[in-house]
Amino acid sequence: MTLMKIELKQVSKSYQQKEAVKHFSLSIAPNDCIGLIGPNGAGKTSLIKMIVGVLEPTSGTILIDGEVIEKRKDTIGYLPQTPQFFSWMTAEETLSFMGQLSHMTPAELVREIPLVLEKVGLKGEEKTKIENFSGGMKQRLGIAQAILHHPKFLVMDEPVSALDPIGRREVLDILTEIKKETAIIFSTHILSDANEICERFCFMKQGEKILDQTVDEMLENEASDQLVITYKGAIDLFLKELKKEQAVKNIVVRGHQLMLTVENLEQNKIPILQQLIACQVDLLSYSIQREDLEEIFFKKVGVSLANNGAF
Ligand SMILES: Nc1ncnc2c1ncn2[C@@H]1O[C@H](COP(=O)(O)OP(=O)(O)OP(=O)(O)O)[C@@H](O)[C@H]1O
Repeated sequence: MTLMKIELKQVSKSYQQKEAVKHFSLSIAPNDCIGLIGPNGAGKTSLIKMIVGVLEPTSGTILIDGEVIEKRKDTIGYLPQTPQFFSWMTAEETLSFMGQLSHMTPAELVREIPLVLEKVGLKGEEKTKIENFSGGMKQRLGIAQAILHHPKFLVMDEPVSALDPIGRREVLDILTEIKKETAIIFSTHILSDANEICERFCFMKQGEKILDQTVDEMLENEASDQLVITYKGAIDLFLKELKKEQAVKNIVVRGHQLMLTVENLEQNKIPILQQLIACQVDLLSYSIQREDLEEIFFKKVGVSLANNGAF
């Protein structure tokens, strides 16, 4: 397979007054599997639509092996956030229709459709009408249409977010296989999903790229130790006091756990724990732990993906 390189150079998108994507640059190598991570409204869908050529950038350029996207659309596979199908068509008819739009020949369709249905776990459903498909089956069919023409680059908008845990597992397993032969970028606001298959993360906030590193680099460069406090009962007073502490750089509340990023932790943990006692927090345990990706995201983007309480 010939290798392909995708370059986004200072790509921006504005809708009337709203600047949804701001000067976004990204270089995607042939073997990359990139998780585009951001909270709701970060600009992920707008960026993805520009990458696949559905939406025109307001400014900036997107090049595939040095050529503009229009000339290379057939090398891209695209799974939109909510793939639309004709409910009266069967799985086979749907793929045939989609394949023709990608200029596949009748012989290619006859050869490839059974293979792709098998790949996404829909063997035996060839003649089933889409109206009888579950959400998970539709998502798998969406992936099937995206990879049917053997794209070199697969772009997916929230491929697993709407699925239940079983459907999510199935789709992640399929993507693990596909990524062996295709560069992938996919958006999600669920970091653990991306972490299963992506080696590289791109964090996005309010249209801007905040961080773009491999997972290993992120854990190496961005993670620091944090103070983890497990408690019972109320902590409102303690939280109020913590917010006044200069050394406390970040606070995340998860259930009955508090994760604190603290400057000079060794030295500053003592006054924090003293404050905790003074505020009569019912302490169950405390420990020092390395931040994980979710916490790095929160620290960098300032928004909790999981809607955990945070200040
Ligand atoms: N067609 C449009 N017209 C006007 N504003 C838009 C349009 N599409 C998106 N926006 C705005 O642009 C911003 C980015 O939206 P976008 O859908 O790209 O973000 P997202 O990260 O994909 O969000 P989500 O995770 O909720 O799907 C949002 O503020 C959104 O309201």
